Amino acid sequence: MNSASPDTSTENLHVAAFLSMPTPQELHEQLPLSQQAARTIRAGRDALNNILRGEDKRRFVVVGPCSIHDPVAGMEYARKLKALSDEVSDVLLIVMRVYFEKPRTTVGWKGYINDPHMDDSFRIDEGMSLARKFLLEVNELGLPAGSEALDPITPQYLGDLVAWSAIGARTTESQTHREMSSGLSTPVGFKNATNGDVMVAVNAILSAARPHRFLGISGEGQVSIVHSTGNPYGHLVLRGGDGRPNYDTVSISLAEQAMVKAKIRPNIVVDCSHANSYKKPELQPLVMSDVVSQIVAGNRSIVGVMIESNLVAGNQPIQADQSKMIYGCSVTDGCVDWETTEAMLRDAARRLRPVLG
Ligand SMILES: O=C[C@H](O)[C@H](O)COP(=O)(O)O
Ligand SMILES: C=C(OP(=O)(O)O)C(=O)O
Repeated sequence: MNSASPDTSTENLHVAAFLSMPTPQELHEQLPLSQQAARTIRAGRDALNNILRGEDKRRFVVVGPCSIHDPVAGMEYARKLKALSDEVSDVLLIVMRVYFEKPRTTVGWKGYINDPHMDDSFRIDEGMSLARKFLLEVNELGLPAGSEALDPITPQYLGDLVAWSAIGARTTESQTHREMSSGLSTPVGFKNATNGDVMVAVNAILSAARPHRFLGISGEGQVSIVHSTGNPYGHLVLRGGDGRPNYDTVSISLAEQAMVKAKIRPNIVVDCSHANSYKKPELQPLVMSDVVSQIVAGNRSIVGVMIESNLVAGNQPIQADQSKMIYGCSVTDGCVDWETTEAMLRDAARRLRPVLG
């Protein structure tokens, strides 16, 4: 093959380097799926699928930090959540929100995989390994995990440890993410777009339910033509948009109608955070309470809720001297604190018991 001299080259003009990553298989060998974790993941996925099929009357709650940045605080949170999960498991299936990949509106810290040390060293190789270790530990506690699937290569590294996946508001319309979702082993919640458009998520559910052929990598790290079989467990996540919430009864009813018209089972999750609470974490309990009232009043399409929650309320900037940062406090969107989370979940369980029990 003729190769052009550097001054006539037409490719990679804006790429400075290609650094090697371990293959997914190598990382699986270093941090193998334990039997205990596998039990949690299978039980979590089965329970979620039963809820989505209407065979389990409980509702599911994806609750946890906006993003994981400190595994010690993250595991302290996970242990507290596991104890609370056992308390409410008769009516609520608790899935810990374990988000490692952050889609940014412009730029910003892109999460624990991309930059685990939060210092622009971008050790994606270490981040992927640390993320896998964290997911293993959460699952070994008996707590299933939910995560946003953002980078289409990541699921080959971590997908075996995830029970619920989200496609975010910024990527629901992307064909790449719909193709990836068609092959994921988890149920997938598609968020409405940041401008509030729900149809892009309805179209994503339809697309992901179909088989696709697309480019991906195998466990061995070989670029491959992936043959997916289609994901029957796509559902809608309403997160508000364009400065307006969309968890009210009218918005829920319109979303249900759009799904029924598209011949999709109207399974809806309400994200209490993001535009549904104007990114004011202190409003999340109001959203949750309203959603519980709708279920108590007979709504059958709301199958779950999402809460952004951490040990400590609010959020904080990332500082060069990380010893000055607040332990257990978000570095991305603001969260409700642990005490508020307990109150939200206990109140929801108390009100749902008479109707779901
Ligand atoms: O959930 C997290 C954020 O809302 C999302 O990553 C966008 O964040 P940004 O608008 O601060 O970039
Ligand atoms: C980025 C997130 O949400 P959205 O896609 O709804 O903005 C998130 O849940 O972390």
